[in-house]
Amino acid sequence: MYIDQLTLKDYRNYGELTLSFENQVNLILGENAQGKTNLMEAIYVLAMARSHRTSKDKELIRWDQSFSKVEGHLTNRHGPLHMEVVFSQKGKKVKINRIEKKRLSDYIGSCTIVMFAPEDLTLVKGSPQIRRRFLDMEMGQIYSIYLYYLSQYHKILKQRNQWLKDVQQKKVKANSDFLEVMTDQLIQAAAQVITKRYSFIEKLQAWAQPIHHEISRGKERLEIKYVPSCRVSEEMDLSTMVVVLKEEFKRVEEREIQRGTTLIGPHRDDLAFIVNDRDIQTFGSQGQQRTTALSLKLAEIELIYEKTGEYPILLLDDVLSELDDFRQTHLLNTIQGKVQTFVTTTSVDGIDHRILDDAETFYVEEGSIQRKE
Ligand SMILES: Nc1ncnc2c1ncn2[C@@H]1O[C@H](COP(=O)(O)OP(=O)(O)OP(=O)(O)O)[C@@H](O)[C@H]1O
Repeated sequence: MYIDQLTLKDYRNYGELTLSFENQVNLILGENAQGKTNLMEAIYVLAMARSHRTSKDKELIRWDQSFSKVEGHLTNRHGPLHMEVVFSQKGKKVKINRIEKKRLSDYIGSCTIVMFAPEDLTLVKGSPQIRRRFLDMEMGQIYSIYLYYLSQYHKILKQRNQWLKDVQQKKVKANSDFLEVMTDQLIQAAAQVITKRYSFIEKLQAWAQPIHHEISRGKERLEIKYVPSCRVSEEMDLSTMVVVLKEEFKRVEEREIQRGTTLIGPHRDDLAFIVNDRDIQTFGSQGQQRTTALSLKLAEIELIYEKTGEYPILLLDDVLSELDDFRQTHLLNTIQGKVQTFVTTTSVDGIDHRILDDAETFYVEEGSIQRKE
């Protein structure tokens, strides 16, 4: 998967910008606050139709402008591809080959992407929400059906939470038939989401484990565990999970009415990273967190290739110089000759010369970009 040309219109601090990329590795150099992350974010937005750092699409529109556009000419294994995302005050529109896609799940996945940014280091120690978002974003790219069930789940969850809150505040009367219908619908979507997460984690772990073992110089063994908010487990097939979820929702029903919210389900589940039998959320060192984050990213690259037959685009935002030589060499071995990579940095100090030698360099200054001749 390659981006051949990227065009931005009123995106963050960019007015109009068109860049073409000829090299496999692209180095984006610039001082702080000039627009390096904005450029990486724009590439991410082109693939995912949302930002990796904000859920508020309007923030992406250049100040004092009414709309913003990110457009890309790409090449995938089937040939050329044109993708486009437009944000306006009314919302966003996405197009593939100039044809509008009404459902985001018909858009996401056409261009696969892996981003490694400083925020990823909080994946291990940060809040469960960060880990759920990681799962949802990564899975959404390779399983469009997952996005479908996830959005169904969130739609029903919102209605159910509203109803529970209204009952709690005595705005409506508790009606167990009504609650049961909503809970049944929620469970159907929840079981799909959870079983798909289990199977994704198994595959992710299969790739991440040997990578982690190597990056830790053979000293560590990584396990990735799904931590559900109720008594479901990996061994359950879909129909068993539906039965168990029904029992579990019955068990918490009274508490849910008291609390006015849905207490169990995929929106409350979590992930745990276990290194040498210890949960590193509590015990992990900085180095272990970094190794884990890098292993996961490299595993994703391989998993995407396995699922789609094509390598994703890799965005390394301000993280490369943070990795030691050994980790950089490992990264280089993964990307070399096959993964189009964008690297941002304020300085080339600490970056492996083999990465720099192959790279085309772009300078960013106050929202304008010059190619190094
Ligand atoms: N919607 C927007 N419209 C115009 N400018 C914006 C908008 N959002 C952010 N900016 C500007 O973009 C700049 C930040 O750019 P960016 O986050 O890409 O920095 P950076 O080059 O990656 O720097 P650092 O190395 O510090 O991360 C800031 O000057 C900010 O004011």
